[in-house]
Amino acid sequence: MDVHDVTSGHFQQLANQKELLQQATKRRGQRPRDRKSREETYLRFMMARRQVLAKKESRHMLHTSFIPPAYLPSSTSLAELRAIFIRDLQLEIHHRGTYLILRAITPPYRLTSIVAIGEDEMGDAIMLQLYQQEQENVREATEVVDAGMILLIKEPYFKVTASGDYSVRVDHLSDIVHIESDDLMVPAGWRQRIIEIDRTAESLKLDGNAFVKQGKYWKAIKEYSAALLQPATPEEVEIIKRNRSLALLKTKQFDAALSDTGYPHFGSSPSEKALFRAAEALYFLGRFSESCTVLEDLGTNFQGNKQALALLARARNRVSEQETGQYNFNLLQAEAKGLCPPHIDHATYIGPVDIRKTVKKGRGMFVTKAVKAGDLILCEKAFAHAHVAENNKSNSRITVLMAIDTMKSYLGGQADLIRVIAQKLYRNPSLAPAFKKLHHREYETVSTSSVDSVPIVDTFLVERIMEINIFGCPLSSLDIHKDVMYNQAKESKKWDAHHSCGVWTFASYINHSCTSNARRSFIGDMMIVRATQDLQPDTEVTFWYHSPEGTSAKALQEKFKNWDFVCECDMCKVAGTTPATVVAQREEILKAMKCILDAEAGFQPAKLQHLINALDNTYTRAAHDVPRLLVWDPQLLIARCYITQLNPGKAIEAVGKVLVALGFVVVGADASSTGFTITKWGFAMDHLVEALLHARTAFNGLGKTAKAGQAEEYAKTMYRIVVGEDTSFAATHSAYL
Ligand SMILES: C[S@@+](CC[C@H](N)C(=O)[O-])C[C@H]1O[C@@H](n2cnc3c(N)ncnc32)[C@H](O)[C@@H]1O
Repeated sequence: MDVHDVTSGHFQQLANQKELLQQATKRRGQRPRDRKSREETYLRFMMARRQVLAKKESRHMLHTSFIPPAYLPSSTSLAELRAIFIRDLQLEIHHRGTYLILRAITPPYRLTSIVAIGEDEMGDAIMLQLYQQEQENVREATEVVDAGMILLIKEPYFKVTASGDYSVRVDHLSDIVHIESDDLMVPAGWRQRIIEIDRTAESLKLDGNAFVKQGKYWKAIKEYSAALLQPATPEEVEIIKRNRSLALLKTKQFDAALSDTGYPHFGSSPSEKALFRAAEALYFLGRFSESCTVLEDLGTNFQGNKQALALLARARNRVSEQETGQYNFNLLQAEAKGLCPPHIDHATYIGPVDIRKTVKKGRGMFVTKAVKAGDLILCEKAFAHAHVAENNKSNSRITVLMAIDTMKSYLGGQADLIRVIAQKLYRNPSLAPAFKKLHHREYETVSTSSVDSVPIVDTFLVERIMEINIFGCPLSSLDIHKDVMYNQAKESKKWDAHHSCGVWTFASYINHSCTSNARRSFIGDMMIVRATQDLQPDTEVTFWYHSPEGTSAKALQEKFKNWDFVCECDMCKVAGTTPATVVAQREEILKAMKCILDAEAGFQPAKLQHLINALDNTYTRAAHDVPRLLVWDPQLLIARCYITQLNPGKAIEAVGKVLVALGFVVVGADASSTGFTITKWGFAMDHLVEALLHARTAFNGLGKTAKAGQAEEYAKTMYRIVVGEDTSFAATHSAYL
């Protein structure tokens, strides 16, 4: 969403790739005559593999890869597909209605995809590129494809690669089927002839157990699944499934793990392990209250299970967070700091909002009851989050993915996220509806969600949804705030939006407005959305996709092109109609201000104020309708200056002007006995915390302690809005307090 648009940096590469694709498209339908022999294909691959493995030591590997034009995943049952062979494959064609069985003749290597060579029954060989597979630390490439393994590719896509070779490219996880060597689909010549007499359900289960002990969960699942195909008693089946559920949990296949426990029907004498694993699966699927119910049952039947009690306590905390929006924010901050990736274990709270249709912006989020500035609207756990450490980018291979269709490129975390989401949906189809409902323009995917009991995941749908709904995010808005406040920077340099990013499926319904009434902040992978103004029931909630601060109106509208809209808020409308002469006049005034500020002897506040007043006079609409973003910053310098000069009267006047410039309406920002009140909130900014703390100091200087207390309360509210919480307020601002 607000990730950097990196298209321009890779434009040339994208253009080259597009050109290559156009050349390849001219060969569409051809059966290449220069396809290499099995031996040559093998030798060339092994040489390339050696080179890739040798480079592995280099920490900063940049992998560039291209997302081809979108094509649909196979949604046809295997029974309805017919076999095809490598020699029948036509270039740039998706061979609908067919399947290709390949036996790997090489070990794999990894680039952005997992690559290996496969042969078919006719003895021909071809390169196989498998995309969106887990990273090596999660699942070794050799568990996906390795010499001797047999893979069935549904409706194969045969293409010319960037280097001019030929390959079968698989983008959809559901288009690959692993086939056991004794399966009847396997060519007779490859089929395992010797019937292993000891491959009983029991022996396979024991093999599975041994793999679990070694932490080889994918292998264990394979053994347990094979065991379940052998004759076994209902009791044996139950035990094998229960064991498999553990391996499924470890590989984050929570839907399947839950199903293996028998949930919700555990039988007349439920097993302690089955109950516990069901509760764990429910917990990780975010079904916390169901998890509690199962754990309470477990506690009744099996007392003293410490693990179960600990999980119950966690699940109850999650339910409380979900229901009340009360979080231990100190804990959240500490957890996010201590974890890499910062995926913290907390639940989503959805405040008083619902999703409705808007007139011009598709769906939007609306408050259902009155909300005050600073109130929590959402505290949402990321659906998916990809983290690249801010201070150490080498924790991830840097991947650049370029989509030829949309001419968009994804860098680092953004590129990782496509894989992370595709995997999550494939492993846990029950979580797919919330993601698939998100806005994705006109892209039409297949109507079925599973075939042959396998979930269908359309990688291109994932990419289209991500393109619109991804948010770049810092590890902690608190760090950004501290940086802005104590380095007195206008913007934090720590914000490098394409490092970390995520998708938050609920927050994704929030539309943009430059004059927004909510603001998001982050603690690890939790997004916190708070109201920045008092909102009446039925008000649409909006936040910035890009802050209008420090960006020209034209540049801002340019950024919104990524989302296909033109912002029509009052600020944009006014910016669009401001005469060029006025824009030039403002630039002249800003230049004059810079001269004053650059003067070595320090600046004269009165002179600067004179220029600020001139700048103010170039605006025609009232600031509370259309905030004056050029004015607040120099005005804050003046406030700081008067605070240092111990001139509280002038300081509070300057703070009042900062607030007014940002669209606030305030009463009592002076030495009078009228209470200090914000009657309308304006732009929410980190620096307003400082401004309001200066107000507090100034009021104290004037002996107005009640007004000082109110200013501090407002500073705390603004802090809560920009940081997400206010439990760290005193520690952060001890210098001011
Ligand atoms: C993250 S989605 C927001 C939810 C979306 N409106 C929906 O129906 O799912 C972003 C998309 O919402 C629409 N949108 C957001 N802000 C808008 C605005 N200020 N004006 C017009 N359309 C907007 C654009 O279509 C944009 O691509």
